[in-house]
Amino acid sequence: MKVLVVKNQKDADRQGVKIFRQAYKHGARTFGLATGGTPEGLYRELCQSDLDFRDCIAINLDEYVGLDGNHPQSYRYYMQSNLFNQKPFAETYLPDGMAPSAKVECTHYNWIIATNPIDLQILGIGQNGHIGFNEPGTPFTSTTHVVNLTPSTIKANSRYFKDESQVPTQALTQGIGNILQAKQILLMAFGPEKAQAVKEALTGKVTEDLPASVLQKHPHVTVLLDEAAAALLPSEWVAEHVQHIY
Ligand SMILES: O=P(O)(O)OC[C@H]1O[C@](O)(CO)[C@@H](O)[C@@H]1O
Repeated sequence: MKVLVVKNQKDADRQGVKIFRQAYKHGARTFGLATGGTPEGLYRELCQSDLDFRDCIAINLDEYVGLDGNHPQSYRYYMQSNLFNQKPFAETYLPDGMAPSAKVECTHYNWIIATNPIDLQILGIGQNGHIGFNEPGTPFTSTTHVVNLTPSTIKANSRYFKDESQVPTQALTQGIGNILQAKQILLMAFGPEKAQAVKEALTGKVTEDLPASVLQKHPHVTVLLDEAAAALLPSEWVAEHVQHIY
């Protein structure tokens, strides 16, 4: 695992573009994408870059159950407005939150991932260590499934909605087993509210109680942090594992 700490989120976004560029140069054409506040700046930078994704496939991690792509808080809407409208991809996939059968949709989505192996997967991390919408306790072998969102995730994500009661209580998410299939993973985390989860994920024991800890087992992970998100990492660990980029 490579851990990079930069001064602030803006620097991290630029660093993220470099990682995208490098992956593309080495043949990456299928990108696993995330939503939430974390990658917004990265997508802004990608939109302003000269990178061309018209021969690429985008496969997102998750979608709220019950929101269609025209709902401003749906992840489809987020992806269209933050990236796809400005930087078209050949194909873009998100789970369908309006699918009549969640079970059929999950099988279909697993098939999409299996037939388009992800070269570079972008991840954010929840305050409880979730990746995608895989909440604590999710088996590391899980594939795409419906998840009941925890009260802490609903509360954290309510900042994007009018109020907490508007946040859907379920989502469709790639499982941890799917995420681990990606050839390369870039986990980004910013701000003090992520510091505890980052510390546990990177330096704690690998446990299903903290989904992101599984990344310690993946052969090709880069973690990109701002100073605030890195603040609780023990100094001896930092000395041994962290590269500061200023
Ligand atoms: O980047 P944010 O908004 O803090 O969210 C962190 C993570 O939570 C999710 O939004 C799911 O709640 C993920 O998609 C994201 O990576």
